[in-house]
Formats: sequence, C-alpha cells, structure tokens
Amino acid sequence: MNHDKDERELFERLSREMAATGTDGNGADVVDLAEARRRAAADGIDVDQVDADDEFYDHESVRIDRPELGRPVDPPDEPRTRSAGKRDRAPVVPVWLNSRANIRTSLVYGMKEARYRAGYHAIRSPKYAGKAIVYAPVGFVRTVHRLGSWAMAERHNWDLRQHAADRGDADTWMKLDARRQRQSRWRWTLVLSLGAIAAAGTSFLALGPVPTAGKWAALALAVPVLARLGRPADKPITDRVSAGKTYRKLTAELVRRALTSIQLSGINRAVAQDPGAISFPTEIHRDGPGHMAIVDLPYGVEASDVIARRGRLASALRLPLDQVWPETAPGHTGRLGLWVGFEPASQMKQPAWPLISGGKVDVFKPFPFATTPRLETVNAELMSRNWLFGGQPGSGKTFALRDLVLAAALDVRTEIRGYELKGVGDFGVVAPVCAEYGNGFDDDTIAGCAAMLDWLYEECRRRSKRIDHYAKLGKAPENKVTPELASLKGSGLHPLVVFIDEIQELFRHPKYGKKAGEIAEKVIKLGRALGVVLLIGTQIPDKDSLPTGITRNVNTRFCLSVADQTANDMILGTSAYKNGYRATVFEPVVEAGWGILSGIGKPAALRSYYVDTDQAGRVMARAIEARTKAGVMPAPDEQTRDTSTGYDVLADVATVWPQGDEKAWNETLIERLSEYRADVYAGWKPEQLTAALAVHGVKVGQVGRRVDGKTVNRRGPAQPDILAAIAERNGKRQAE
Ligand SMILES: Nc1ncnc2c1ncn2[C@@H]1O[C@H](COP(=O)(O)OP(=O)(O)OP(=O)(O)O)[C@@H](O)[C@H]1O
Repeated sequence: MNHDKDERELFERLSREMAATGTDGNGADVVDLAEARRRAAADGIDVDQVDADDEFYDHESVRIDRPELGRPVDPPDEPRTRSAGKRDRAPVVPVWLNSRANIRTSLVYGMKEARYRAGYHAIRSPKYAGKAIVYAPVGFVRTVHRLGSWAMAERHNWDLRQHAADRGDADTWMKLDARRQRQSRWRWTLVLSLGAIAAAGTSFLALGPVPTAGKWAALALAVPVLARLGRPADKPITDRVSAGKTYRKLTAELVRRALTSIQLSGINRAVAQDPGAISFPTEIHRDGPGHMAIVDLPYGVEASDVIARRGRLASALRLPLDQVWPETAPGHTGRLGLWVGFEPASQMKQPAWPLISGGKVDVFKPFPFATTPRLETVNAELMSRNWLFGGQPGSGKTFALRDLVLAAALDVRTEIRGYELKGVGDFGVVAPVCAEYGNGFDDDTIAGCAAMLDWLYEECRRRSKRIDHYAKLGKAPENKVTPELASLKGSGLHPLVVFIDEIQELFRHPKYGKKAGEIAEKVIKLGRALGVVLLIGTQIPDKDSLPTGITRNVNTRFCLSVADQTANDMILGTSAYKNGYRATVFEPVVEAGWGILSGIGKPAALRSYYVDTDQAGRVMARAIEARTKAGVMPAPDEQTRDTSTGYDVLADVATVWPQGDEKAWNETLIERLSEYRADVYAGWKPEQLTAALAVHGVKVGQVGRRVDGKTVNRRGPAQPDILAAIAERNGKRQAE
C-alpha cells in the first residue's frame, strides 16, 4: 500500500514539474495538442492540410481511412413464418412419449435397467446387511447426541456468550443466556416427548401383541435409516451401480468436445474464434432408448462431413461405434442429429417381425421391413420399385431379401417367381407359392433363370399393351397399374414379384451373362409402371457381376456390410461413401442384417427384421392358406413359365363357343367360361372379357338376339375373329 502511495506522489510531483518546464522527463518537448490546434485555428491554419515540414504537422498520428459501409442490407425483422417456427420449436409431447414404439422402448429400457439394478443389489444384500448392523448403533448414538445438542440450544450461542465474556460485556452475556434458556425449554419439551413416544413405540413393538412380520418390517425400516445416519460420509452402504457402464448421458459439453476432436478444420477454426459456433437449436432430449442432440454446426460445415467421421466421433465420445448414430437433421445442411443409444445397437434386442404372427399385406402399401438403431419400424414398399441387395457373405442380404418375398406372399394377388443361384435353399420355404422357382448354380438352373428374364421382358411388353388398353378406358391414370387394375381378374396386371439371389452367378455366366444383364436392365426400366418388381441380391458388386446399367436404374438399394468404398458406392451410388453413407462400418455375421437403405426416405442405417426359417414357415402357412382359399396356389406340376397367366382366354373362349353361332354375347360366354374354369372366370363382368380379348386384338361389337319376340342388342365377339387371333398368335410363336 505504501508502495502505491509513493508511486502516486512521485507521479504527481513529476506532472507538476513537467507542467512547469514544458518538457517530458527525457528533455523532449511536451505539446498540449488541444492547445496547439486551438492556436492553429486562431491563425487560420487547417492542421489536417499542412505539409510535413510545417510546425503544425502531426508526425505521430496516423489517419485510418474507414471503408464506406453503405446502406444496411439486412431485411427488416418479420414475424416468423409458421413452418419455420414449427421447425425450431421443441415438440409439445416429449419425443420418447410421442409414439407407442417410443413409449415401449423407453419402458423396456427402464425395466431392463431396474432389473439389472435389483439383481446387482440383491447379490450384495448380505454385505449391505452386515454394514447396516455395524453402523445402525452408531447412528442411534449420533442421533441422540444431535437431538440433545439441538435441545440445549448451545450451538452458536455459546460462541457469542464467550465473545461477550471476553469483552467483559455482562449485559449481552445475560441476554444471550436468557435467549438460550427460552429456546432450550420448548426444544427439550419436544425432544423428550418424541423420545417418550419412540420409547413407548419400541417397547410396544418388542413386547406388545405385534405380529413377527410387523416387528421385522419396523426393524427393516429403522436399521437402514440409523445405518445411513451412522455411516462415515465417505463409506456408502450400497455399492455404486454405474461404475463400468458404457452409457454416458449426452451433454452439450460432451457433444462440443466430441465435435472439436474429430479433426474437422472447419469446426476447429470456427470454435477457436467463437466458442459459441456450435449451437443447439433444441434441448438434448430422450429419444427412444437413447438421447438425441440436434446440433447447428459452424457456418459452412455440413452435417455429412461429421457423419463421414462417425468412427472418430465415437472415439471422442469414448463409446462403441454402434452406439453413436449421427444423421442429417431437417432444417439445413449444417444441422446434425446426433443420437447416442443407451447400449450398442448390437446388444439391443430387435422386436420380432410384426407379420410373423399375423397381419395382411397389400403390396401397394408399405409394410414393416427393418428397424432403426432406435428400434423404430421402417416400412418398405414393393410397387413401382426394384430392389438391389448387396453385401459380403454373411452380411444378411438373403434374409433381408426373403423378408420382401414373404411379405409379397401374404398378398394373394401377387404372382411370385424366383431363382436362388447359391443353391443352399434359403428360399425353399417360399417355393410352394412360387409360379416358378429354381435353386442351384448349375448351368441348367442358370439357363432357367435367364429364360425367366426373357419371359419377364415379354411379359412387360404384354403388360404395356394391356395398360395402354386400360388407359384408353380411363382406368389407368398415369399409365400405371393401379390397385383396382391389379385386383381385376383377367386384367393380366396383377403384381408380379421376381427375385434372383446371388445374381452375379447369372451375370458372370459366359453364355447367358451379357444378354441377361441387358434384359434385366430393360425389365427394371419398364417394369416399374407395369406392376413388375425385380428383387436382386449380389455379393460381388463389381462391373462384371452387376452391370452399371442395373445399379443406375434400380431405385431402392440396401447395402449391407461391404469390404470397401468401391463396393459401397457400386450399390449405393457414387459419392455415397463420401457423403457419410458407409456400410463398411458393419461387421459381417456379427452385425448381420445391418445396412444402409437408400431410396425410401433419406438414406439411413437400418437392420432388416430377422425372420428365421421356422418363423418364415409360419408366415408361409398363412400365405398358403389364404392363397388356397383364393384359388391361386400354383399346382406343383404347373410351376413353369407357361402357367403365368393361369389361363388362355382365346383358347378358353374357342372351347366354350356355342355351336352354330357366329357371334355370341359376352354374358353367354362368361356363363360358359365360369362353368369351364370357375377358378378363373367366376364373377367376370362383360367389360372384363372385352378387355381381355382386346389385348389379343379381338374387337367386340353389337350382337342382336330375339328374346321373347323382341330383339335385344348386347356386346360380344365373333367366332372368326377369335379363331383368326389364335392363328395369328400361333404363327408368331412358330416364327420365334
Ligand atoms: N436381420 C438379421 N438379424 C440378425 N441376424 C441376421 C439377420 N439377417 C441375417 N442374419 C444372420 O446372418 C446369417 C447370414 O445371413 P444371410 O445368409 O442372409 O447372409 P448373406 O449375406 O446372404 O450371406 P451369403 O452371401 O453367404 O449367403 C444368417 O444365418 C442369419 O442367422
């Protein structure tokens, strides 16, 4: 303090001296600038315009020219638009409560946790009991002592009285003591009364007519409480459960630290300049069995940059890879959704496929196919889609592909054909409902598969004619198969699902490979609108095994575990790996079924439902029952390509034609057709027959008949036209 005072005095003395002499301590002149400017102004000199030699030139001040900022360009504040506000707001119902699945997963997790804790403590309960017995008497003595001290009201008062005594202040001492006595009186009354009640209660429990269970219950209640009061502060009676658990509650600090540790220079530079460059538009919240942090990354950093560094992110969070799931969040490209599960996904039990035990499928509508890391169901679609499943051996692609075929089998309208070119019989369970099925990698099976593709291409051409016809009738808006057309018997536009697993065996075949690749590409392009769905699975995604024309045109891809970036991008499309969609992170076998699905919503990591062969058998039993009832089960000896339509309308009409008539009403023909093949023609409407014949170029016209003496006109075909159409078709077939 003295030092400061000396300095101040020294400073004041120096200032006084400098003012008196007009120099600084070094002998240089001290110029009072304000005074000099005043003098210059009085002499009519502009100090900003003088030369460097002039006495008024200021050699030390530097003029800094500030750039013109121009007019403000920010738009005025406007009330937020509805959608923007909605996006930024936290949901009214917490996410973990907003759907049945979320509530269930949260409850399941809560129960699992409770069960674990209960087991953990139950095993240690003898140790806890021993500790409690030791500490309970200490707790009792401590409690008595604490109550006694409180009742005496000496705490603080004693110090104050001592202080008064030290100062010889008898008056204050007396007042303090009187106050203590007042307090002490009512406190003793209370403590002694409570003590008496406790003593009476204890004697009653010990000696009175109390059942033994009651005595034990009272003891079980009192002992832990007393033990808790008697244990040393650093020696808890129960062991800590959380030690060693991998889950760490996601906090903003943890997320920030993780994001700045993944070596993204954009993030690190921005955070170095402004620690608030990483922000959170909504609170970190529970979302299913884990926590979700929505993060706004620094300006210019894209969420996909972070997603591509998922491994580093998991390392920074000190968690297993399959517990950390970054994804893009809606809003803008710099918004990241970081979901961290309570447990690694590989340890979470996936619920059973909902279609195992019941439920119908309409292939025009979505049905359950996979689950997210949060165990939410993801639906798949079949119509207007083609699917490519790719992955290394053991990645689970056959099982994933089979899920779709099982679902298709549950819709009785769907015709199923397929080849499994691995030859192990994974699809054997669906064979009974297949109009065509082959299994093996021998030349004959591959030839059969190639022929099926040829047939499929022809079928597409036939279907496009049918669609054209129905479009003219106004029944096929957008020239696409509609659910109504698919259900219309005889339309020939029922859904057709064709699967080929291990298709590389076909594409690499020296004889059939090249042509099959070209045909498959055409089918993929044509089939979408025509109700033809091609599902292919391959384990070697390279140029020869999977022609690029196919990968380019397939609109739904499920990439399971792959070995490298090339395979990843072959299946998911160029740049998928760069954009963070990396199926290389999944381990084959251990993480079988996990993959990245692209084409339905935004690409995301999913696990296809696991349906083992027994469960698949249960699904098929339902499918077979429904198909038998609907009369659409293919007879085992009819499982060839020629049974595809199930009937030949031209031949059938020719067979049932009323003898001697040149023309016949549609109604008459349908009546006879229904008798001839009830499974196909029962319930047909006249316009259905018109449409079915039109596909073959047979026109129907007015046919007059005398009924009860009156002429009745109805529509119907002429026999020569039918016979001509049959002859033309036979001629074409022979030419082929
Ligand atoms: N969704 C899934 N969940 C759990 N396990 C699965 C799942 N899908 C498949 N698996 C398991 O992984 C194993 C391999 O599956 P799958 O036969 O489908 O693999 P793949 O990729 O077709 O292999 P390969 O090319 O050798 O046939 C199966 O035996 C099955 O037990």
